[in-house]
Amino acid sequence: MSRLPKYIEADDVKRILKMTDLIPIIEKAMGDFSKGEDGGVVQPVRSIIPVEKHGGFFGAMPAYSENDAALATKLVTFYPKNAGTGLPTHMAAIILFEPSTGELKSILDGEVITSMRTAAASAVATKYLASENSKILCILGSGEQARSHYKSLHHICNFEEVRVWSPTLKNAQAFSSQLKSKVCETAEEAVRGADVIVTATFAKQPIVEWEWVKPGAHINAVGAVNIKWQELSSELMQKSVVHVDSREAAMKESGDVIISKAEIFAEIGDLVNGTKEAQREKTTVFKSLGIAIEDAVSAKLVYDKHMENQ
Ligand SMILES: NC(=O)C1=CN([C@@H]2O[C@H](COP(=O)(O)OP(=O)(O)OC[C@H]3O[C@@H](n4cnc5c(N)ncnc54)[C@H](OP(=O)(O)O)[C@@H]3O)[C@@H](O)[C@H]2O)C=CC1
Ligand SMILES: O=C([O-])C1=[NH+]CCC1
Repeated sequence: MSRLPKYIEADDVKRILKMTDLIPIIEKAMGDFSKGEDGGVVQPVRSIIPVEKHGGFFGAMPAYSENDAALATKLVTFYPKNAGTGLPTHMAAIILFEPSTGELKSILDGEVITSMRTAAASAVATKYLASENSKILCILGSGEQARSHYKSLHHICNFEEVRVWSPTLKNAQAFSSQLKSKVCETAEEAVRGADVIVTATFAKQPIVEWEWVKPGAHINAVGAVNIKWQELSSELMQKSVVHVDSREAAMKESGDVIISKAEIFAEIGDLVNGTKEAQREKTTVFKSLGIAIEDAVSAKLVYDKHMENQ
């Protein structure tokens, strides 16, 4: 290699990436992904290997979008045990290439992109699936994803009340002191009566029950990214209309889907493409796992904007 590639660090990604730009780009990418080859997207289910000795996971997530000229791979680690140590639980780098030549263009910090693109994907799901009159947002978890979802979902709904619950009370209080919200003592208290619910936790056992959920509510279930883990009870999954980002990935990675044996109604991209009708009046779940194409198009957006200003 004749020169070092440009490294775009977290602070620059944070400065450049705006939710208002990101949400439509993620919406289009989810739609293209669900068109299969017709959408010009090539993306295998990611490889995740356990780093058993240290309780961590390492994932490789390659993707190519012909329409967006984005060719990239994200390398991501997630170490639940990092919680409380000062290190983030998720760390990532995205390596971006030029699709026409194969040249390495840039390496970007992947933490901010992971946080924001996941919240943008939930915003897209919420746009199609939440009641148009949604007033109460419930967030379970108070970490990185909880914060980014608070921000992204305010682009979709005019919430009058936000509730937060997290197992460590002081973490919920810290969230609430920075982002206007009410701390709840139990998950049940936070969930009952909410119109939109976000689960963004490292729970391995269900933390939300069917009978707590308001009929017609929409749930963005972001955690439990493992075949053995669940955030939502099997009854809740079975009785809701279930959506995913990738059917193939959900059948391989999602405990919420696999353990409950719930039927998957659609990918969010099917709603974007109009090939499945959104059932807004029913209780709906978006079981999000995170797909590589979201990272690739986000990284391309950041890179292009960064280069415009050089
Ligand atoms: N779908 C996707 O695309 C992506 C999904 N994720 C997943 O989202 C989830 C949240 O990630 P992130 O916000 O970055 O992580 P953080 O480490 O920042 O936050 C994790 C949160 O989970 C809570 N928590 C930990 N253990 C439990 C438990 N047993 N029951 C209930 N809550 C628990 C913590 O609560 P407290 O602090 O109060 O102890 C904390 O609020 C993870 O599962 C992660 O893997 C992440 C990236 C992308
Ligand atoms: O899509 C993603 O980057 C991840 N999903 C779960 C952990 C990291």
